[in-house]
This record gives sequence, structure tokens and C-alpha cells, in this order.
Amino acid sequence: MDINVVNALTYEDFVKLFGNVVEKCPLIPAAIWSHRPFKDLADIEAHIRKFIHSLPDSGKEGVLRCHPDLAGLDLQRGTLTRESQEEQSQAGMTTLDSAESLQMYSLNTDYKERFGFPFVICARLNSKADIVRQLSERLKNDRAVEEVTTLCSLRLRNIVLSDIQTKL
Ligand SMILES: NC(=O)NC1=NC(=O)NC1=O
Repeated sequence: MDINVVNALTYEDFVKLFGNVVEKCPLIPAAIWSHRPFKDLADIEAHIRKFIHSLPDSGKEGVLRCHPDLAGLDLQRGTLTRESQEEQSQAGMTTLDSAESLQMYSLNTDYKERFGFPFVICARLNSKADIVRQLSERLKNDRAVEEVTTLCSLRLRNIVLSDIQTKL
């Protein structure tokens, strides 16, 4: 998709197209719209990263809390966003056996109790085994915001590198 097409979008169409590049945080594309015209896709990504990293810790934690647990209640209830559903199923979260589901529930619960926000990882870039390993390891330390910006970049590319007209 041509960056000039993105730059010509109304505010409403821009948020309609990019509103969920950061899970359930339409505020972020709504805020960076002010920075158009964008040079290219990387410029859009840079503005989103800058916005997220400029947030106070409470704001960063709020962004993390907008992410559904992997293999959590939203998945079981069928209430995931389209993007999350695709990402979680691609990472094997929809085909866990009962022991794996229990392990994910237990690790996610421990993680939220320890940090006060959910474990977030870019599911598209990790296998089921990677996710369990990272979740276990990160119970010791955390790099969740980097995962959010990586996740966002993949969603952004998915939109920008596809046919814009079909999404408006
Ligand atoms: N807690 C999470 O990491 N959730 C997710 N990661 C993804 O890539 N998609 C999600 O829904």
C-alpha cells in the first residue's frame, strides 16, 4: 500500500485501519495521526514506538493490561480480537492439551501476581514451547514492552503491505 494513500486518510479511516495495531489501544494510532505525512512504514512504526516508550510506567502497564492472556479466558470464551485470535492460534494456543492449558494458566497467574500485568509476547514469532520457556524465564525479569512494539510492527506491516481498499 502506497504511503501517500496512508497520508491521505481521514483521521476516522486512519483509526479504522490501524486502530488495533496495539491491542485495544486505538489511542495510540489516534495520537500519532498528528505526525503525518509519514515518510514510510518505518516512520509510522517509529512514532508508535516513541509514543509507547514516552508513556509513564503506569501507561506502559496499561498497554500491557489491554493484552489478553495467551490461552486465557478470552480464547476459551471466543472473545479475542481478530488479530489476537489469528496470532494465538498460529502459536498453537488453540490446540493445547489439558496439562498444557493448566501450565499456561498457572504461569500466567504467577506472572500477573508478580508484575501486576499480563505476560505479553509476540505470539507470531514464537512456538508453543518458546512461549512456555519465555514465560517461565520472564517470571524472573521482564521485557514486555519490547514485545508489544514487535507485535505492533507485525500487525502494522500486515495492514500496510496488504490492499488498503478491502479494509475500509
Ligand atoms: N499476552 C499476549 O502475549 N497476548 C498476545 N500476544 C500476541 O501476539 N497476540 C496476543 O493476543
